[in-house]
Amino acid sequence: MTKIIVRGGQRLSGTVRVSGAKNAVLPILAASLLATEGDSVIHDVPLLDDVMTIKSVLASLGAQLTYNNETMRINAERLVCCEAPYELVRKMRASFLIMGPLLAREGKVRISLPGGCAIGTRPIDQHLKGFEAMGAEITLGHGFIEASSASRLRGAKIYLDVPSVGATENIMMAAALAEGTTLIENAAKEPEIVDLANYLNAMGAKVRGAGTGLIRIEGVERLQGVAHQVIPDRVEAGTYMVAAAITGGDVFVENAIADHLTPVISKLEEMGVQITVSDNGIRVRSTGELKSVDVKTLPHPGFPTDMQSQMMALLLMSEGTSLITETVFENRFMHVEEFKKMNAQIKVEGRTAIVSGGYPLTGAKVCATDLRAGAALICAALRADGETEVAGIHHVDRGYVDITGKLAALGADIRRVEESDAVAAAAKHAAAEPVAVAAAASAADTESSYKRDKEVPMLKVQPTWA
Ligand SMILES: CC(=O)N[C@H]1[C@@H](OP(=O)(O)OP(=O)(O)OC[C@H]2O[C@@H](n3ccc(=O)[nH]c3=O)[C@H](O)[C@@H]2O)O[C@H](CO)[C@@H](O)[C@@H]1O
Ligand SMILES: C=C(OP(=O)(O)O)C(=O)O
Repeated sequence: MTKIIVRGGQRLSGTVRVSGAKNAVLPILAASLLATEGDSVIHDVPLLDDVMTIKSVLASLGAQLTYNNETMRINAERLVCCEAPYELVRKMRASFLIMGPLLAREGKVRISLPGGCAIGTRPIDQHLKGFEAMGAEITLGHGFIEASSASRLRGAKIYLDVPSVGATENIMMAAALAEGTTLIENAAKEPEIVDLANYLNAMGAKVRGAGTGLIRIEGVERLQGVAHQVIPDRVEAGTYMVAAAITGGDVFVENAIADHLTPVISKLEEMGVQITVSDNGIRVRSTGELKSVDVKTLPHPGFPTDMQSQMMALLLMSEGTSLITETVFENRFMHVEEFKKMNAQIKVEGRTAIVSGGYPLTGAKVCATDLRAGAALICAALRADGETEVAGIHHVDRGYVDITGKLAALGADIRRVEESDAVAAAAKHAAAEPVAVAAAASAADTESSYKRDKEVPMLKVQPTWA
């Protein structure tokens, strides 16, 4: 099993460069399926496991792809099938984002319910509600979804019950090729939505209002391949800001966009961390003496759930008691039990964690329960007394480019230990099971709640296309 081993106590200093955003590049790569003419050339594509997974998904559909020097070139002129392989889709949530493009372009799609971090049930009802409003027929069963539309999708007014990032993106991509105008009300406002809209517009789409709660998409007949540069990863940037603050360091987080990080910057400043914003990044300085603050996660522009666990690591080092309330995902406190192994004093009551700061952290053997939990444990380990071994690194590899190398370059005592392939393969298989179980639970939940409302027939055993 691959592990990251950290010996705490080093003050971080220097410059760290933020890579392209995972949560922006994944929908953008899915959207490249909409280009029926020409190559799409995407720059600043981070070398992440999730990127490799979606690359394999696109290749399985018939797209031609090359990846060199963080540039992905995609030609999707000729697709050979509309079914995404279960083994790939179950690995990550964002693979579900091929549904909108395929449905809009080919009029049909078959896809299994998605995997991803097991941080809640993560239903997909809002995606399906949107596609149905646009004229798609949807059947669900045995963990798969089939959707088809005999004619071109048509524009519709769609109110999202929750401002879902994925549903906004999926519907936006489908609407780009639909007939007429689509309105997405209560749309998600995350920077990644704006990046996707910019990409779609460069391809020839007509998307207005991205970044607000009301997005208007006028469908066009065709889209073409274009070049696009992905925005920097605000969660990776935030993670390095926390790493700098927790070690009492002085770090320039190059490429970070302050406008995307307003809630994180505000909370760090409330804690006494000095933040200086410049054109090409954010400087973070800290004495290591930190005040407690309360944090509540919310959809953008609220405090991002993807920074909640890293913030918890930092608050463990503050003076006093902080309340962290997680409102976006119902099961995103799994890192608490791991922090406790490091002498953290945390009590969870429902959706709120009561974090008692000021107790010194001690090195321990811990396990990343999801992507951001892994990053948070590494942050905590940077300040802990002695050595911490973080297992479950396959989660971290989904979303951080060379976290070990980047932290080591800032002065951290950190190393990655790979075990033999055979051992790693066995451990990875075992570690994947909880995600598969969670995905199955999510599938069951989605299926039953959707059927209750809609009485949809079960999936035919044979797909209707090859
Ligand atoms: C690849 C990607 O971009 N992942 C991000 C995306 O995930 P993702 O797009 O999956 O997150 P959503 O915004 O869809 O989920 C937010 C909330 O809405 C609920 N929901 C969502 C869809 C739906 O059809 N029905 C429903 O009830 C979810 O269970 C959750 O409670 O946004 C999350 C919230 O900022 C981030 O944590 C993830 O890192
Ligand atoms: C939850 C996350 O990712 P995903 O939606 O891909 O599971 C994340 O990036 O923190």
